[in-house]
Amino acid sequence: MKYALRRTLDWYSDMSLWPHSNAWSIGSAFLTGALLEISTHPKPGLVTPRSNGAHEDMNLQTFMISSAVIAPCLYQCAEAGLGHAGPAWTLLEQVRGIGARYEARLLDATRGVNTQRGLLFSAGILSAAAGLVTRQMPRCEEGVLFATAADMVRGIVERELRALGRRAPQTAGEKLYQQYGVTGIRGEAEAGFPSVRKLGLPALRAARDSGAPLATVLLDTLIALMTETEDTTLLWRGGPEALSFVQSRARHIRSLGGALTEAGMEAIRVFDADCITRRLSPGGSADLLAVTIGVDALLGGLLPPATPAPGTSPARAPNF
Ligand SMILES: CC(C)(COP(=O)(O)OP(=O)(O)OC[C@H]1O[C@@H](n2cnc3c(N)ncnc32)[C@H](O[C@H]2O[C@H](COP(=O)(O)OP(=O)(O)OP(=O)(O)O)[C@@H](O)[C@H]2O)[C@@H]1O)[C@@H](O)C(=O)NCCC(=O)NCCS
Ligand SMILES: Nc1ncnc2[nH]cnc12
Repeated sequence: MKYALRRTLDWYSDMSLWPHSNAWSIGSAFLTGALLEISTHPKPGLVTPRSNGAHEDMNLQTFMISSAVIAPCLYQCAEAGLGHAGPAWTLLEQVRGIGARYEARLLDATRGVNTQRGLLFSAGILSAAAGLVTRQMPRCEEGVLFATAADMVRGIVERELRALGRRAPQTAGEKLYQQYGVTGIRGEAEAGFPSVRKLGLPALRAARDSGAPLATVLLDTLIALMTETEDTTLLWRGGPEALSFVQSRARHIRSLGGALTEAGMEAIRVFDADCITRRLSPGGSADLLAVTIGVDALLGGLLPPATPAPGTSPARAPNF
C-alpha cells in the first residue's frame, strides 16, 4: 500500500510540476479536485465517505460513478482549448456542446440524481481555459487563467438569465434568478471565479503552509469558500435565510481558527449536524473546493501527503 501511495504522490507531483500542461494533465488536475473533495470528511451537510449529509438520494459511490463519467469531458474541454486558434469567447459554443453531452451521461449514470452538474460546468470551462492559455504560454498563470475563463463566458448572465424575459424558467438557477436576482454559477464564472481566487486558493495555501495534513487543508478551504459563496443549492432548499445561516456560521468557524484548531473542528461537527437537521447541502461550495484543488495543481501546487510520513505523529485531521 505504501508503495502505491508513494507512486501516486510521485505521479501527482510530476503532474503538478509539469511545465507544459497537456489535455491529460489538465483534465487530471480537475479530476483530482473532484475525488479529493468527495473524499474529505467531515463536510457540513455534504456527502463524504462516512455520511450522506443532507441527502437521501446520493452517497460516496454516486459521486465516484459521476466523477468517472465526467472525467473524459474535462480532458476533451482541455483539448478543445489547446486546439482553439480564435479568441476565448468563440470557444464557448464547442465547450458547451461537450458539456451538454456529458451532463446527459452524468444523469444517465446516476439515474437522474444531480451530483456534479455544476462541477461539470465550472471544471469544463476552466479546463478549456487552461488549454487555451497553454497554447500561449509554457505554464498556466493564475490571473491569465481566470481572465480567460471569464472571457469565454462573457455575456452568459445576460444571454441566459436576464434575457429569460417571459420564458418560463426551466432550471433551479433560472428560477432563483427570477425570484432573487442571484446569478449563481454563471455569475461566478463570468466574474472569473472570485470565490476560488480570493477565498479558496489563499485559504488552501495558508493551511498548507501551516503544515496541516491534507484532510485538514481541504476542510479549512471549504469553510473559507462557504463564508461568501452565493450557493444556489442553499437558496433552492432554504431560501435567503439558509444562505445567510451557512455564511455566518462559516465566518464564525473561521474566527475560531477553522479546521486548524480543535475549537474550529468542534464547531464544524456541530455545523454538520445542524445542516443535516435543516436539510442544507452547500453543493456549490463543494464544487468550488474541487475547482480550487484543480487550479492549485495546474499552477504547480503540491498538496500534503494523504497520510503522515512514517515515524511522524498521526495527522490531526479527522480520519474516515
Ligand atoms: C450552466 C449550468 C450548469 C447552469 O445550471 P442552472 O441553471 O441549474 O444553474 P445554478 O442552479 O445556478 O447552478 C447549477 C449548479 O452549480 C453549482 N453552484 C451553485 N451555486 C454556485 C456558485 N455560486 N458557484 C459555483 N457553483 C455553484 C451547484 O452544483 C452543485 O450542487 C448540485 C448538487 O446539490 P443538490 O442540492 O443535490 O442539487 P439538486 O439535486 O439539484 O437539488 P435537490 O433537489 O437535491 O434539492 C450539483 O449540481 C453540484 O455540482 C448548482 O446545482 C447549466 O445550464 C449548463 O449549461 N449545463 C451543461 C453543462 C455545460 O454547459 N458545461 C460547459 C463546460 S463542460
Ligand atoms: N460532497 C458533496 N455532497 C453534496 N453535493 C455535492 N456537490 C458536489 N460535491 C458534493
